[in-house]
Amino acid sequence: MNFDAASATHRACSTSISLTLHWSSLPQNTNNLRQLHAEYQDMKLSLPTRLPSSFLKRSPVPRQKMHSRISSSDVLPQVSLDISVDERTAGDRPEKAQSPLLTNVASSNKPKDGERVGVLLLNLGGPESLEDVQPFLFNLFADPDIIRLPRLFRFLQRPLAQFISTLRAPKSAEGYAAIGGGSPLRQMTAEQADALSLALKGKNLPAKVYVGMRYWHPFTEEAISQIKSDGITRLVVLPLYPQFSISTSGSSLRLLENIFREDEYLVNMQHTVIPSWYQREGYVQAMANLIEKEVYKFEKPEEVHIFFSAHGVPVTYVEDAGDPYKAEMEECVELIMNAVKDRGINCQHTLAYQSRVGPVEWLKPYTDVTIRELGKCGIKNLLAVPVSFVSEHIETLEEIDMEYRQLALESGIKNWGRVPALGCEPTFIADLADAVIEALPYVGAMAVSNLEARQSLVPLGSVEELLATYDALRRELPAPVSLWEWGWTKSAETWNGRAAMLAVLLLLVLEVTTGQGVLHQWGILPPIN
Ligand SMILES: C=CC1=C(C)c2cc3[nH]c(cc4nc(cc5[nH]c(cc1n2)c(C)c5CCC(=O)O)C(CCC(=O)O)=C4C)c(C)c3C=C
Ligand SMILES: [Fe+2]
Repeated sequence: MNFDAASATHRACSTSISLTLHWSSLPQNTNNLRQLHAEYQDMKLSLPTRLPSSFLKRSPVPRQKMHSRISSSDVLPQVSLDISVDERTAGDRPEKAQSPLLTNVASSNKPKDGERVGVLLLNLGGPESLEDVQPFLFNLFADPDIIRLPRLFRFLQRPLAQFISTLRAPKSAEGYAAIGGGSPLRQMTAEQADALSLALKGKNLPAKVYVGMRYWHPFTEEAISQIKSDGITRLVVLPLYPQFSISTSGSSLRLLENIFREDEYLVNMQHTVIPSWYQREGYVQAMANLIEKEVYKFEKPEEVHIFFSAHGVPVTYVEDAGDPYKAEMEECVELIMNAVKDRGINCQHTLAYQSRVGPVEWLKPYTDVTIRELGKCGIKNLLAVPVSFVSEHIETLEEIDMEYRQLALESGIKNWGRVPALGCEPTFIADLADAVIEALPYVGAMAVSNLEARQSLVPLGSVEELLATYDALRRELPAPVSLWEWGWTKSAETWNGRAAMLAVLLLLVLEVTTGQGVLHQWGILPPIN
């Protein structure tokens, strides 16, 4: 590494020192970066930790390995490293309760001439009409972060997705029909993007905000081609999931990683990722605002049981693949409840997981089981809080508002309420804008992390380093989908599902090896010559 000390410029201001380093060549190996990091330590300048605490505590990747993966950025072209270094000491915590209105772009972070800042919001996407349901489900099940097949069977990913989506479509379509014939996600996310753009402008940061959906329009690829044609030079990637999961933010980031890797413009575009933000004060306060409002709609607010319902994931994601989702969810609920209690509301609360699909075990306790138990325990007032998503969608409008409400009333609960999704709640949008502004100094910063250092308000990382933390080993995850739904008990259903899955895999193998069968007849698989 030829680090030119003379080119280092120090800009001191009241709160931070910004250090600009220029490399005349790429770091050739990880030791160089470690050496650079050690130099920072010697200078008693602490780099902010760029990963959430849950990654550091629970990552299945040994720290040493994580370091070297993070540091091996030789895929990057020649870079200029721009790192803002906070002058607070390593033990300091960043101030927590900052008024959203106080955050403004520091002059050193303002876009310079010719620079264009973009924000890419990542989301799941949803079918806009009933005809969209099957192709939407196909995209979802074709995602290896939703069904990760053993290496030997990877070629079956798309035929299997076709098969499962075709079988599941009628049931899903019923749900979408019940909420007006399509998902409101596109509309709501577009509104959030507009509101964020306005909030950023109000904080002196002109930035264009893009929406990239994982499984439906506007697809991530569409957003990326717009970003390119707009000539964006600095990009902040912000998944609209408060907590990180392999199946949501992880999947979107993997897609981005692939797109970035293959595109010269994007490889050169500086970017940073905000992987999760459930711990941000603004988000937590915004959730507490909504809960407070709904609690006081009950006749006896003190008797309300606050029931957090999060979207589930299969347990193997957490236990085998190191998904931080469960840990982040539990921490998130604790933070929200602390904020609720600070307002003098001393209600009991429970966290449960909904929307399980298929033959494998999902995170427990399950929402339906828990509602029945709460009913049995004599709870009469229940307030449901959807906590894993910031827009209304099929799981809130159909599953919670219709199915779980009905179940609650049948279980003896007399009064039911539901907290709306955050949508464009002003505290929330202002906080997202702050998250973007706080992320700006790290855009383009090379992946040098002081993993032991204090938490930053916005845990940041590049796409590669984030992905490397959870699945260095790329463990195979069992398919979390059920193909059939016969069976009289949950356990029978589980075993039926597993047997069915095995049978389908065998049929597919036979079909692919012999060249004969339904998929060939439908033209899903090409004929064998
Ligand atoms: C944090 C949120 C979500 C996690 C985690 C998640 C994991 C996950 N989902 C499926 C399967 C399906 N999800 C579906 C819809 C859907 N999922 C989320 C969020 C999370 N999913 C949302 C917001 C939506 C609704 C989008 C909309 O259209 O409004 C569906 C389709 C609907 C249905 O048929 O039930 C499926 C299927 C898996 C397998 C999974 C983890 C592995
Ligand atoms: Fe889902």
